[in-house]
Amino acid sequence: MENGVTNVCENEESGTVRAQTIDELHSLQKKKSTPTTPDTSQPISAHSHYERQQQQLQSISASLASLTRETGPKVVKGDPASRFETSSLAHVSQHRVVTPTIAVSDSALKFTHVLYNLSPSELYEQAIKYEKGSFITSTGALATLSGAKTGRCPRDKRVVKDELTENELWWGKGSPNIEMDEHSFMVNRERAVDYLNSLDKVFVNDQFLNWDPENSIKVRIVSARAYHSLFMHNMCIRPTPEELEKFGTPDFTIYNAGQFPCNRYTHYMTSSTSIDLNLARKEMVILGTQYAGEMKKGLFSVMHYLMPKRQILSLHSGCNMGKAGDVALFFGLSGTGKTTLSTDHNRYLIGDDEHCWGENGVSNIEGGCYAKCIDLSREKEPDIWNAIKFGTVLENVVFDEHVREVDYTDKSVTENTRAAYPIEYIPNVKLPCVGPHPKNVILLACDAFGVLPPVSKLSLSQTMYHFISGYTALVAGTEEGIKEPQATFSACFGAAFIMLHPTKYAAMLAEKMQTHGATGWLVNTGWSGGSYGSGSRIKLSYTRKIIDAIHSGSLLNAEYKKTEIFGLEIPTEVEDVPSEILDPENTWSDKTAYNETLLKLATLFQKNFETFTDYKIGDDNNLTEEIVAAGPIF
Ligand SMILES: Nc1ncnc2c1ncn2[C@@H]1O[C@H](COP(=O)(O)OP(=O)(O)O)[C@@H](O)[C@H]1O
Ligand SMILES: C=C(OP(=O)(O)O)C(=O)O
Ligand SMILES: [Ca+2]
Ligand SMILES: [Mn+2]
Repeated sequence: MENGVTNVCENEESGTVRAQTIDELHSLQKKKSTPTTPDTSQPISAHSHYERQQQQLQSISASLASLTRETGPKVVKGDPASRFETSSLAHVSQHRVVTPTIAVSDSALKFTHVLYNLSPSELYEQAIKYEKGSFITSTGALATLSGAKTGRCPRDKRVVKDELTENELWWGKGSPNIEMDEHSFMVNRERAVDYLNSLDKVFVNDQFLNWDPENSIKVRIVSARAYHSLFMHNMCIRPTPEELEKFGTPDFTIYNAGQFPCNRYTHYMTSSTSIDLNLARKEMVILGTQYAGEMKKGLFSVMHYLMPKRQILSLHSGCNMGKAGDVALFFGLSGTGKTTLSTDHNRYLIGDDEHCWGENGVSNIEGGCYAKCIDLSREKEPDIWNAIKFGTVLENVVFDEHVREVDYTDKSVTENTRAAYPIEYIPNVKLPCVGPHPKNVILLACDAFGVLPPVSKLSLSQTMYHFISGYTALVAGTEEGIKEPQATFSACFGAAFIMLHPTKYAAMLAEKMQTHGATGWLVNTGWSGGSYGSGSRIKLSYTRKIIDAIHSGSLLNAEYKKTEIFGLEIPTEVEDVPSEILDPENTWSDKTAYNETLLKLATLFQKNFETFTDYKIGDDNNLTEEIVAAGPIF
């Protein structure tokens, strides 16, 4: 360089590549990675390593086995498009079913290539190469489309009713569990497995759920899209290489054949979409929807069944912890603020959506967050904004075709745009994602009627009343002409995911809140100064101040007054929040309209609660009576 001469080809050693052929050059680029390292507790031997590979492939072959034909598929690891990788990893495995062999079919001659627990980088490459609509955005996130479905399809969710589940689960009016029989499940399972085996390759994720090590569940997700594999990589707990080595047989398996429809000639099918849960077989089948949230929320349903059996309460809530170790839960239906408010720069994030409350405290079920992105702004939600980087899946967003900058205000594809990122993308995450018993239980309602106070302190029976009611009212999208808010009541703030009767979860929550002295709060993150159309949404900065006052304990001892009809205790002052908004009546210019709307909402609450008054909550009849009395009175 000194003489202005560049050092290109200056000497043999640094200037020439150490390869004789192009293939050899390419083989030099990739170094053997750790995920296949042997169990450290045992001496390293090529033989045991090979055996473990075989066991793993056999387990995958068993998962993908057709139950009506000769055997499981011939499973081979690696991308069929990559000659080099396939030949080096060609441990073929076939799962033998003990039933007599029928006849060899073409499907039995074929190989199923498995892309097993790929890294985000590998999944990016797969998505970009093979999945239309996959792009890298300017911040490095993977933008993708979920296809025709951009939200969950609760009406297409089926649960197998057998001798066990018939008595155990909640069926009938209000229940999310729409029945199907074992046979129809098997028809759909076979359809999904056949579809997956017909593909060039499938993705397999082996991961965990629940950060409480004593109650964690091993899950396997078999899917057809890199998008689905990356989504679950982000959302479930990622195993270490050592944990993966010892993974063994999964406790639960999802077959996601979302691009392929179900068959309407199959009994119980009412559309081309079917999400089928079989608790006895520990399997879920997805047909006719590629919306990735079905997998996340499907597994949540499974936890809502398994955990209460162990006296652990499963919660559709966000959760965070203060510097002093004070834990808060944030319950609420979709869009009410669980993710936004649990992601708080001054507190440790435990999780944004699904938790367990057991003997030792709380634990997150997931390993990632799933944030709404519509109108996302760097100023209002900096931590979520910064989490949208390499590795994050961005669903259904619109971006500039050249610079690939995302326009978060654009609803062209859907209003339900989403970002799925590993939880450690939030800087102040609490790892492992567990915490002590909650001190505050915050019920979020986005009240588009604009009559619920921004914050109320609840008695235990009021907490139960509002928990069982599970109210929110949103405006149905942005369609023209929709002026009326749509009231939704969803028991336990997650009726779509619960498996047992709501009162079972409510009784557990009451017992835990009582034992650990937690305080209940109702926070309206919705409208103020009128209903949707005339009023406006409560400023996020005000809601954050209210939440701060709950966390700090200052609101617990504030001065309160009781509201009419709902009988809610509302504070007269909250630091840095204008006092006049604390009583919604003050914010409405038309007092008659306010009273009419309040009465209307109270009537909706009362009507919704009718179905629950026949049930006993806990061992004590008194509690049931108190809960019923904690609703609106007029
Ligand atoms: N006052 C408020 N409190 C909470 N969220 C608000 C408020 N005003 C607007 N929002 C917006 O509402 C949405 C809440 O969604 P999110 O936190 O993802 O809900 P969830 O996790 O419960 O589904 C976010 O887009 C957030 O920016
Ligand atoms: C993924 C979901 O969660 P939430 O909207 O509560 O964040 C959902 O309900 O589909
Ligand atoms: Ca959320
Ligand atoms: Mn949620």
